[in-house]
Amino acid sequence: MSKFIVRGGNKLTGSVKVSGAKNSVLPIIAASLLGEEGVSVIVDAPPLDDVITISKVLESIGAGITYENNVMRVNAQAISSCEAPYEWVRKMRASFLVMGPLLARMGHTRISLPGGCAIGTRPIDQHLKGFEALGAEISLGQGYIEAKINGRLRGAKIYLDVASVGATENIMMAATLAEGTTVIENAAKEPEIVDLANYLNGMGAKVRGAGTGVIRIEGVEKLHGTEHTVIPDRIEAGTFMVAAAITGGDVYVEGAIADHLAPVISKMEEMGVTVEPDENGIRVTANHPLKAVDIKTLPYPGFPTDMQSQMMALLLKSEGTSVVTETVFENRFMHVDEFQLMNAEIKVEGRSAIVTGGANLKGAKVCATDLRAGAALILAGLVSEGTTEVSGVHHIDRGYVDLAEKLSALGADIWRVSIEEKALETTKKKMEVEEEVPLFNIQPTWV
Ligand SMILES: CC(=O)N[C@H]1[C@@H](OP(=O)(O)OP(=O)(O)OC[C@H]2O[C@@H](n3ccc(=O)[nH]c3=O)[C@H](O)[C@@H]2O)O[C@H](CO)[C@@H](O)[C@@H]1O
Ligand SMILES: C=C(OP(=O)(O)O)C(=O)O
Repeated sequence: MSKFIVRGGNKLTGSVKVSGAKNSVLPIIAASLLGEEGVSVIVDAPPLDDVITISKVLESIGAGITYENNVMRVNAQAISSCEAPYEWVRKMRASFLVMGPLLARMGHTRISLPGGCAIGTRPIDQHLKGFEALGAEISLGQGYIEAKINGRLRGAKIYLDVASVGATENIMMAATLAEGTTVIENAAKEPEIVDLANYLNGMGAKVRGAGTGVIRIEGVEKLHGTEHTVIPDRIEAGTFMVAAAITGGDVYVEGAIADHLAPVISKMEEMGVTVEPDENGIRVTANHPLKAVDIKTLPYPGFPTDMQSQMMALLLKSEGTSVVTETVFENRFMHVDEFQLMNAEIKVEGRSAIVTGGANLKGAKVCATDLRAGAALILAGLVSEGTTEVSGVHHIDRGYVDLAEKLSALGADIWRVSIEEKALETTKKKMEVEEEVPLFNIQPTWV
């Protein structure tokens, strides 16, 4: 168990490189199961806990995986099982993304029900509606979902009631091997959908229209391995952009794609942040005070829910009152209680949070209640008086590669300690007081 320790007050400057996108690489690894011939090579696969989890799911199904220097090789030629057990799906909801590929490839699949998670109930009805339309017979029992087909999946027209990212991906993957054409209407338009479609097409699939609301998939007989480079993580990039802005710094976010971040850039510019994209990344500079703005999360190309908590941290340091409205997930304001421990003034009214700017944030012991909440607390810690301790680090490890190291290289006073080290530090500090001899200087664990 670890904690991040942040001492506020430093302006961030320099350049930081964005890793491959978590939300692209997870469906792409799942899609590798469709490769009946050859090996898939996935470049820029970020070393995240979620990536390890999905690899374990694939290995448990019989795929061969190697992972070195951020390059993952998946050999799914001889997969033998069609089951994703509870132990992995419980760890990460995105494990459910193996259902579409397994159904298409094996004609049968049994996956543990993903259940809800901290940010919302997150039903899977749209995934199942899609599989049923493609001809699968679905049954539920003992915490598992089973899907079977007689022969081959059949192309169909599927209208999604909500433009779900996961359902669009799962159905798109299943439909690549269906007989005939599938049309997904009200499809999600996120850049990660386009990345997955490009990967599938590299495997020999025929997917058109990804990135628009209507995706057409013409089924093929067989898919093969391919080589693909994962797009940069727009949420990690956005998090570093906020880190630059909140500290009044000057940071070049290398690899960030401005087009993927349009709503984040617009809101930051409205606040008075200077954002200068070029072909290799985005430079962010800010002079305080910044202006308060209202934010409403929406499916892409709207403002991403995965950037809501980080922007709330920035709004706490702006001048005026902002209203942040979360429309994607019903319970994504858990960071508010933690911000309040840091002296923030925020009131939640239904799906909106009223944020009072100009906060004099103070370091506190806080807990990352989910992945992005954890990032937001670290951002707030960068501009808080004193020291902030962020626990619940396992959430942050799901989606950020070397977050403390990257921030530290930009000049932040942040490091990670294991709880055991922390206990040791406390003991030594106590001894220091008793003996009046400086004994111990805690070091970051990566040194
Ligand atoms: C691994 C991954 O890519 N995760 C992202 C993905 O999650 P995920 O794919 O789970 O998110 P969805 O787009 O499916 O969910 C959006 C909304 O649709 C609802 N819904 C979804 C499916 C369904 O069958 N029925 C239904 O009602 C959900 O409860 C939620 O309220 O998109 C989210 C929304 O941008 C992001 O926050 C997550 O980071
Ligand atoms: C909610 C997120 O991810 P997941 O869908 O994997 O839980 C996220 O990346 O912020």
